[in-house]
Amino acid sequence: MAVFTEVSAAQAQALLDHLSLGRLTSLRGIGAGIENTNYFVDCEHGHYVLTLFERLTAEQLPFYLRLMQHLAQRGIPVPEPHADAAGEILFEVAGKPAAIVDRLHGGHQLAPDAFHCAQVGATLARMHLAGQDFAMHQPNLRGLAWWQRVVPQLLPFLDAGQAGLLTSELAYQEQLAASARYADLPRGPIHADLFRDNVMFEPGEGPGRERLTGFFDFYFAGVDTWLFDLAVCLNDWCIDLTDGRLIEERASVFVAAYESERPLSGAEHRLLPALLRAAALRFWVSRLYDLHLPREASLLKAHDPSHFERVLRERRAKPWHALHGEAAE
Ligand SMILES: Nc1ncnc2c1ncn2[C@@H]1O[C@H](COP(=O)(O)OP(=O)(O)O)[C@@H](O)[C@H]1O
Ligand SMILES: N[C@@H](CCOP(=O)(O)O)C(=O)O
Repeated sequence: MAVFTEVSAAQAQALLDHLSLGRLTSLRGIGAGIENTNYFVDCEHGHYVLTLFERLTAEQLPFYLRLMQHLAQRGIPVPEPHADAAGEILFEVAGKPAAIVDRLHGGHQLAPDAFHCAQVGATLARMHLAGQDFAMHQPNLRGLAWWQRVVPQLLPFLDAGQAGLLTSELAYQEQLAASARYADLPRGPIHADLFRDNVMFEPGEGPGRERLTGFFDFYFAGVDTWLFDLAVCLNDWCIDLTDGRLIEERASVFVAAYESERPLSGAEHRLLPALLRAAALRFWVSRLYDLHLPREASLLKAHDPSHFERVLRERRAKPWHALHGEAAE
């Protein structure tokens, strides 16, 4: 149950009054989620999600919330934080930083096919383009600098084969990050965690034809290469979850849909296999970290790290190019 902090109807109503959203008609805690307290809030003026941030501080939150606002105002389907008369979007509820955002319709698609992947791919590219003029800056806090800091702390928990893999992949990524071809990759605000459970679909016209209604959970967002964001998606949306194998047909559809909105450069095509490895490393490291070095009083339920170890081994053994021929290395 992911209601870590109880919110009373009176507390919710006080926020609704401040935002001129009318009378509260329903307040329901949301069971899913592992980081924050979430409630569905229905009121006279609409349907919203109230989030109380259990980990992120009031200093860190403006980047995420303003990014969501920026994207929503440019037509990207993401929950828009609701502002008060002064334009504020971050409030305090039950002693925690809190925001109220639009509720997306529908549910997750945990068994996606090419049709779902095409929608996510195209929307991802549109989101990247819409974020280009976002003025705030925060690096990807789960990027190379973080891997360099935590990998030494993780090595004692691993067997020799795993430690060798982790060390050699980190060295490969350090070399890549220092290269001119990497420096030339286009970048901007990225979601950085756009897994199947962070996208909503609702039933559409015709059987099985669901429509994407939005991306949410932007709380790992940061400025990084757009290609890294694409690689994170391919490693989740386009794989066989049992063995980490990339399903090439689905991945090709995903990339083609992305390119229908923003064609990849030759350099991006060439570096995709390296970034698929980076994206696998990122989640292997974070899952190892959450398992072996949980933060004090952590609310996190650790995910299985061995999944991303398998994904990383697969990407190293079988580099995948969306394009074959001259663009491939
Ligand atoms: N804007 C939203 N619209 C609709 N449902 C949402 C929205 N935000 C969160 N949810 C629901 O709440 C659940 C938990 O949210 P999530 O952001 O994954 O929590 P956590 O940050 O704790 O992991 C999601 O799986 C989803 O069902
Ligand atoms: N997608 C990450 C975990 C991030 O947690 P979230 O529930 O906030 O998306 C992983 O699978 O390791």
